[in-house]
Order: sequence, then C-alpha cells, then structure tokens
Amino acid sequence: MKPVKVGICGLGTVGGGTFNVLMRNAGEITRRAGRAIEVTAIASRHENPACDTSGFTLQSDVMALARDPEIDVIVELIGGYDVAKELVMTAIQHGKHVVTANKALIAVHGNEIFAAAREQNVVVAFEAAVAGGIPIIKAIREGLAANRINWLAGIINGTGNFIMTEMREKGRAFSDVLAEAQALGYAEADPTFDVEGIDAAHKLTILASIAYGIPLQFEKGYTEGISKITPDDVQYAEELGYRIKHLGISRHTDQGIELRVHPTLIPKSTLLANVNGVMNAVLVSGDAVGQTLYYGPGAGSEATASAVVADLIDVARLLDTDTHSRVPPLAFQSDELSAVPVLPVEQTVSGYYLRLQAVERPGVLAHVTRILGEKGINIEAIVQKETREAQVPVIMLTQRVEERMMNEAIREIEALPDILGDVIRIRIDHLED
Ligand SMILES: NC(=O)C1=CN([C@@H]2O[C@H](COP(=O)(O)OP(=O)(O)OC[C@H]3O[C@@H](n4cnc5c(N)ncnc54)[C@H](O)[C@@H]3O)[C@@H](O)[C@H]2O)C=CC1
Ligand SMILES: N[C@@H](CC=O)C(=O)O
Ligand code: NA
Repeated sequence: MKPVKVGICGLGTVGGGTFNVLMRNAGEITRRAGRAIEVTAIASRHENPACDTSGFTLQSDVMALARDPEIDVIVELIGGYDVAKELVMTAIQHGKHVVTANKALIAVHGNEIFAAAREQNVVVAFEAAVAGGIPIIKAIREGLAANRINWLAGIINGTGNFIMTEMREKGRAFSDVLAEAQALGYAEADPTFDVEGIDAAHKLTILASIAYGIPLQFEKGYTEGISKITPDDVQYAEELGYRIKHLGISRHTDQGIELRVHPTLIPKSTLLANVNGVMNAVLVSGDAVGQTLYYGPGAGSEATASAVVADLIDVARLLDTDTHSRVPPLAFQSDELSAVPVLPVEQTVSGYYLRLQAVERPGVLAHVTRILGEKGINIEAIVQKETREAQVPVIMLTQRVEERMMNEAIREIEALPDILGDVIRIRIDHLED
C-alpha cells in the first residue's frame, strides 16, 4: 500500500518527540497502520538537537507544507492561535488531514475548523490536545459511547500539578519549580496559560463537548489558576483530611452544564488527590459504566508524541474508508449537537472551604454563622487556629450550596467590622455521583 506522507510543522518538544517516535517505531507503526507513515517534509523556525534530521531539509515556511500536493497529512505542532489556524485551515482547503496537539486552537476555533473539515471530507485529530499521552479523547468518544456522561473531573495541566506537588512535598518556591517545568518542556510558550488555568480550561472545554455533545464554548467556562494558593491553605486543608488540587470539573445538571477550572479541596484518600508531578488523571462518570479513571503523563516530548502518532495511525487506517463511517470529532454527529446551556459560575454548586481573619472577641463567630445560616448554608466544620495575635485565622467547611448564595454570604461577612481583609474561599468536591 502507498505510504501516508506527513508534513511536520514545528519541531519543538512535541514535534521532536513525534519525529523520533515515528523513526524509532516505524516497523511497529507500519504493521499497525497497514501502510508506512513517512515524514516527507519538516518546517520549523528552530532545529531540535534531539532529532537526527540529516536527510531532511528543514524548511521555515509551514504554509508551503499545507499547499504541497505531495503531503497527505499536516501535523500542526507550532502552537498558538493565528498562524496555527491559518495553517490548519489552509491544509483543510487543500484536502489534507490534520493532526494537532493544540488545545487552544481547538477550544477557541474548533467549531469552525471541524465545519471546514467536514466540507472537505478530511479529518482533524487532536488526541494530544487533552491530557497529553492519556488516550482520553478516544476513551470518551469511543469507549464510553454507550453512556450518558453525568460528570467528569480531572487534573489536566501537568505544569500546574508539578508545581503544586513540588511546593507541597519539598517546600520549593513557585518560580523555581515553574522554571524547571519550562526546562523540561512541560509549560506552554506563555506559562500564564498553565498557571492561571487557561490551558486547563481549553482542555475542559474539549472534554465537555465530547462528553455531552455540545459545541465548543471556551468563553462560557469559569477559569481560576493556582497562583493565589497559599502554603497556609495547603496545610489547613491537609489537617482537615483534604488536598488542594487544580481541577477541571464539568457536570451535566438539570439546569445545564457546569464548566469550571479552579483549585479544589478533594478528600486525601481519593485517587485524584494522589496524582502527583506532571501526571494527569481524568475521572469520568457514565450512567451505565459508573466511574472510570484515566491516568498518565499529561505533558512531555514522547509522552505527547504517543498521542500524536496514534492519531496519525488512525488517519492512515481510514484513508480508504468512506467518510460516513468516521468517528465524528466531537463524538456526536455534527447535526446532533445539543443546545443545553453552559451555566454561569454563579449557578454552579460546590462545598466551600472558607478562611477568615477574625478579631479575637466574643460573638464574632456567631455573626458569621448567622449570615451563613440565613443563606441556607450548612457548616460542616469550624476550626479556630491557635495564635498569640489579636486576630485569629478561622477555617470553615460548608456543605454544597449554589455559588450565588455563597457570594452574597461572603460579601456580608467581609462587611463585619471584626472580620479583617478578604474571605479566602476554595471550592470542595467529594467527586461523588
Ligand atoms: N509540551 C508539551 O508537553 C505539550 C504541548 N502541547 C501542545 O503542542 C504544541 C507544541 O508545543 P511544544 O512542542 O511544547 O512547543 P515548542 O515551543 O517546544 O515547539 C514549537 C515549535 O514550533 C516552531 N514554530 C513556532 N511557530 C512557528 C512558525 N510560525 N513557523 C515555523 N515554525 C514555528 C518553533 O520553532 C518550535 O520548534 C502546542 O500547541 C502545545 O500546547 C500539547 C500537549 C503537551
Ligand atoms: N502545558 C501543558 C502541556 C500539555 O498539554 C501542561 O503542562 O499540561
Ligand atoms: Na490525550
């Protein structure tokens, strides 16, 4: 059979890993795909010292590959929005299939890209875009296709999890661990995407679309990063039996779909609480199967390349199939996507960890508990920390409540004269059905 001819655009962390895996495992890959997958051209601004590209002329213009009639598949690994979008759209217009690891591109422009791909009868595959090497897209899209997905929750940013793990376990400084994550090739070109939760929100947007069959709606999700988590909160949470993890959470409720990324207290005994370093994990709850968990490396050169190459093998296998028998990109048929709304964060429901700084005076806590009670918020635990100061940290854990009610309560608590500064709040999730 004729080989599949591939143009690799971007030879950085993921591009380099993809090139090396394709070369090293060429025999296995051909046996699986039924035909050889041949790198025909490479375009990248920078060379990659980890790759032996002798025999290839490194080109600089990625767009030339998208127009090259010799190439069947464009592998987009340059990242970012603008050039990447032009590259992918040009490749599609020229009848080429596309494999990408670019979650930002898919989350923000995916609806338009998939529509264009449908018109041209080509495939856009993106397994590497979510949770790196974990085959989570394939698992939800194909393995769980019988289920109504109720909710999913995951650690879906390797850099953030690496930073939080190193800080908690070794007391290392945030900036020091971030620099190491960058050196290891885990971080985004702009690491605020990792630290402020934007990268995780891109991935959650994609997961929710595949899980529930809704269009990609990145702009409707709620995004909060890890930069404001303090060592005190990490320690207090641990003392109460919880661990703070940066999670993407999406629930299908009767009102609509929750789509939120934020630090979350989860019980220390759960599997997700024990996912450390660059590892990712996604917990998916389906009505038929119950809970399933997917664990593995969320970033890194060859770990991510594993997903890119798997997509290339899928593309190679479907070259001779008719277009109707292809798996739709968002798991549901394109004319069967649902209009169920993504809920504003004020309408989502969580438990809460609250930390307040109170003047040590009788009656202060009574005022706080009265405000919570008036909003229908049940308190599960109150801990007043020992201190010699005139002000004491007070930690409260609440039961689940609509975020709108918690916002109102916090506003009233912050207005009390004996409460100093802002109330710190971190959502709690018990990861239960
Ligand atoms: N690094 C990781 O562990 C993971 C990265 N990704 C995604 O994979 C994509 C690539 O990420 P990395 O490999 O980490 O980035 P990188 O910065 O290591 O590599 C990007 C490569 O693209 C080249 N490039 C950038 N713009 C170009 C342009 N206009 N023309 C020609 N070449 C250009 C650069 O020279 C570089 O070689 C991104 O979308 C990223 O979000 C996805 C999963 C994991
Ligand atoms: N920067 C991302 C890379 C993989 O998607 C991460 O750290 O998870
Ligand atoms: Na993946």
